[in-house]
Amino acid sequence: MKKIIEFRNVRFHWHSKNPPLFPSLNMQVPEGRATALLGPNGAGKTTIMDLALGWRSPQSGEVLLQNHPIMRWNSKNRGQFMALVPQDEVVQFDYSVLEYILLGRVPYLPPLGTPGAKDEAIARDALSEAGIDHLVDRKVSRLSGGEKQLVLLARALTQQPELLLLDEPASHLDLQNREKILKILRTLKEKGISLFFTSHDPELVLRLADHAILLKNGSVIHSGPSEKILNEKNLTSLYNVPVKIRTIDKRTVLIWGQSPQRPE
Ligand SMILES: Nc1ncnc2c1ncn2[C@@H]1O[C@H](COP(=O)(O)OP(=O)(O)OP(=O)(O)O)[C@@H](O)[C@H]1O
Repeated sequence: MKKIIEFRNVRFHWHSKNPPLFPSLNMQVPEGRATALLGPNGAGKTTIMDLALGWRSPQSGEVLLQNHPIMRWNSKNRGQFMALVPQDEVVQFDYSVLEYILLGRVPYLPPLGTPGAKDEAIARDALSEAGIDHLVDRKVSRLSGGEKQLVLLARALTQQPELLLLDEPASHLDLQNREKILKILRTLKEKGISLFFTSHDPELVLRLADHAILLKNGSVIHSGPSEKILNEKNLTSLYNVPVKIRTIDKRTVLIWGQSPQRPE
């Protein structure tokens, strides 16, 4: 298995007086696959994304991108190689959707350079890929949560990354848009782009991931091919709630929580 991201004995704390979030985290994300990172709220999934992007540094240990320490990558190469679809983002200026998406071209521009016709064509293609051409002239600050999530995806596609990180990519999306994002992400995977995503949506995970990493109490408790890892026992212990896996209409679905009591 060729790895695209590796965490080696990563120790990370937010405040030195508190116990570390990760005392010694070891984790590998395979290249060319879709890898899901699962864990309860507060387990540290977003922090792992930040560390993988080189936006935060561990107190000790190493984060490697394609076997090279992330901190040795220059920001331009890193920006061309990997992109993030965040859960949400505060937008500082009154950008139109097109202007905002063009920010994805920054790693390809010379210092103080402005995007040209080719960059705009790439941005418009990304808008179409995300199915949001109609939003092109809208103000980002006035979009709905779901519309903005698709815009963040389009911006990441404009970066033309080899590795796409996604933090809860479907959290604001309705059922139709969930189907759409699933299709887009599968197509990216078929093109050989590595995906690393967090999700609390078991359906999305089961239908997209071929590799899974389960995170709890500061360490990886299970990691491997998703069909092996995503079983009732592991998911029950991950979330501390009974989980059952069933097949309905040839689809694998998760049922969680206690069954309702039958009335006497
Ligand atoms: N900037 C920060 N300063 C201090 N603590 C932080 C900061 N950001 C996150 N934390 C803490 O680090 C822990 C992990 O947070 P993180 O957002 O990585 O979890 P998560 O697994 O992504 O959670 P969720 O599923 O709820 O999105 C949490 O306890 C959180 O409160």
